[in-house]
Amino acid sequence: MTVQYDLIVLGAGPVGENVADAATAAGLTCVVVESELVGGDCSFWACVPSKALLRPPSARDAARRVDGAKQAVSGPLDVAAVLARRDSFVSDWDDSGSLPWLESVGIDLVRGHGRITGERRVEVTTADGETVVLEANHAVAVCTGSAARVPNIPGLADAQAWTSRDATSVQNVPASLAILGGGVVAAEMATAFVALGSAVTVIARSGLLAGLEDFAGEAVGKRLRSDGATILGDSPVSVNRTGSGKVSIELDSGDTVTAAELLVATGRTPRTTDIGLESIGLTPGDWLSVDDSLRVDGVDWLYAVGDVNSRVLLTHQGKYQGRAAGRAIAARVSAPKTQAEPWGDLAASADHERVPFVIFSEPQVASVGLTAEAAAGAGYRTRVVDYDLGAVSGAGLHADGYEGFARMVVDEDRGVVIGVTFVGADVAELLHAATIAVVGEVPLTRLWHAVPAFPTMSEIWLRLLETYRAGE
Ligand SMILES: Cc1cc2nc3c(=O)[nH]c(=O)nc-3n(C[C@H](O)[C@H](O)[C@H](O)COP(=O)(O)OP(=O)(O)OC[C@H]3O[C@@H](n4cnc5c(N)ncnc54)[C@H](O)[C@@H]3O)c2cc1C
Ligand SMILES: NC(=O)c1ccc[n+]([C@@H]2O[C@H](COP(=O)([O-])OP(=O)(O)OC[C@H]3O[C@@H](n4cnc5c(N)ncnc54)[C@H](O)[C@@H]3O)[C@@H](O)[C@H]2O)c1
Repeated sequence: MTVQYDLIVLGAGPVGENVADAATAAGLTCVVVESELVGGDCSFWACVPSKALLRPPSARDAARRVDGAKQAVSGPLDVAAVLARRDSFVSDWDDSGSLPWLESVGIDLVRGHGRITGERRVEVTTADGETVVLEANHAVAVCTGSAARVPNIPGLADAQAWTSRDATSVQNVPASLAILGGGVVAAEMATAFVALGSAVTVIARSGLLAGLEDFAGEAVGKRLRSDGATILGDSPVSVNRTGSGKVSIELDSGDTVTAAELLVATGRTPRTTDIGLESIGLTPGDWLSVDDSLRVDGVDWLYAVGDVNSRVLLTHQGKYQGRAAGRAIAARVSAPKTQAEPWGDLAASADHERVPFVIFSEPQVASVGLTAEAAAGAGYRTRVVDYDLGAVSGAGLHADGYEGFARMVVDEDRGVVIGVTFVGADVAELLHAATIAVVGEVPLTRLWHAVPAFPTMSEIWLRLLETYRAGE
C-alpha cells in the first residue's frame, strides 16, 4: 500500500521536526521518517548531552571564581551525579517524550530507514523488515544530518576508537583520553573529560579552534593546560589498540601517545550513503548542495536541510533553515515559481556571514559573523576593535580576576558591525546582542544609543564603541 502526503521528511532530528512543523502550520499534510530516535543526534548524542556534561563543572567554576562563594564548593565533582543528570536530559535515550508534540501538531511518524526510490517516492524499511511506501504530492525534505568522519589513518578503523557519540554517552569515565582533532568537539570534550577526571591529551595538528580569532584557541588551550591537559600540534601516523587494551597513537614527531580511549573528533560526513540518491541521479555519500530556500540544485521537488547540506553544522541554524524550507515548500504548492527573496521568510539568508555560535569550553567562546581575517579575505574594508573584557566593571563583579577578551570587526564602508567574538567565562549570553547588531546591520551611530545596563558585562559594547570612536 502507498500512503500519500504533501511532504515527506527524512529524519526527525531538530531540523526535520522544524521543516515538518512549518509545512504543517502552513496547511500541508506531513510525515517524518526516523530510523533511530525522534529528536536526532542533537537531543541524544550531541548538543544536549555534551552541554549536560559541561554545565556542572562550569557551575562549580563560577562559584570558585567568587570569594565567599568558593569556600562553599571546595569538594570534587560528583561524577556519578553529573552522569545521572546527563542521563535525565536524554531521558535515558528514550524518545517517547517527543511523540505527544508530533501528534499535537498533526505530523505522522513512520519509524524505520527511509530511502528515496524515485521522484517524490520514499520506501521505509521498518525494524521488523516490512516496507512502507510513501509518496509525496509536492516535496521530499532530506534532513538526515551528519555522522562523525573517521579519517583514513592506518590502524584507526580497527582501534575501537570513540566518536563524539561515545564521549557524550559515556558511562565509565576513562582514566586517560586522547582526542584527535582541535575543533569544536575536541575543545568541548577536552574540557568535559578534564573536569570528570581523565588525563586528556589533545592531538591538534592545526592548533586549537583554528579558523576562529586566534585569542579563542589560545585562551581555551591555556586553561586546558593549567587544568592538566596536554595539547600537541602533531599529526597522527598510525593507531593501534595494544594487548593491554590501551590505544597508542604514533605521531609524525616520532612520539607516541597512549591512552585508555581515543576520541576521534575530526569533522563530519553527510548521512547520505544509503538514502537512495542514486535513484534520482545524485551521488550517495555527497553533501547535498542547495539554494537559499534549501532546494537541492537541479531537483525541484527535493530539499536538503540542516547538517546534510553542509551550509552550517549547527542546530539553531538548521532549525532556521527548516522554518524557511517548510514555508517555501508550502508556498510553492499554489505558486510553483515562488522565489525565495533574500531576507524574506522563505530564505535562510543569515547562513551567509551572519551565523552565531557558542563553544561551551572554559572559557566560553561566543562569536557571530566574520573574523577579522575572514572579513579582510572577503574584501571588506575593516577596522578591528579589541577590548579587555576583564576591564569592564560588570566582569570584575561577576568573577574575581575575570579574564576575557572581545573583538568587534567593523565594515568601514557601511559603518556596521560584521563580526564579534567574545572569550571569557559566561559570555554565551552576551552573544544575541551581537547577533542582532550584525544581522540587523545596526549603524554604529545608532548602536551608540543602545545603552548597556550598569554593572553588566554588556558594558563591553560601550567600551568597544568608545575605542572605535577614539580611533576616528
Ligand atoms: C558532540 C556534538 C555537540 C554539538 N553541540 C552543539 C551545540 O551545542 N549547539 C549546536 O547548535 N550544534 C551542536 N552540534 C551540532 C548539531 O548536533 C547538529 O548541527 C544537529 O544535530 C543537526 O541537526 P539535523 O536535524 O540536521 O541532524 P541530526 O540531529 O543528526 O538528525 C538527523 C536524524 O535523521 C535520522 N536519519 C538519518 N538517516 C535516516 C534515514 N535514512 N531514514 C530515517 N531517518 C534517518 C537520524 O537517525 C537522526 O535522528 C553538536 C554536534 C556534536 C557532534
Ligand atoms: N557548541 C557547538 O555549537 C558545537 C559543539 C560541537 C560540535 N559542533 C559542530 O560539530 C561540527 C563538527 O565538530 P568537529 O570538532 O568534529 O569538527 P571541526 O571541523 O570543528 O574540527 C575538526 C578538527 O579535526 C582536525 N582533523 C581533521 N582531519 C584530521 C586528520 N586526518 N588528522 C588529524 N586531525 C584532523 C582538524 O584540523 C580540526 O582541528 C562543528 O563544525 C560544529 O559546527 C558545534
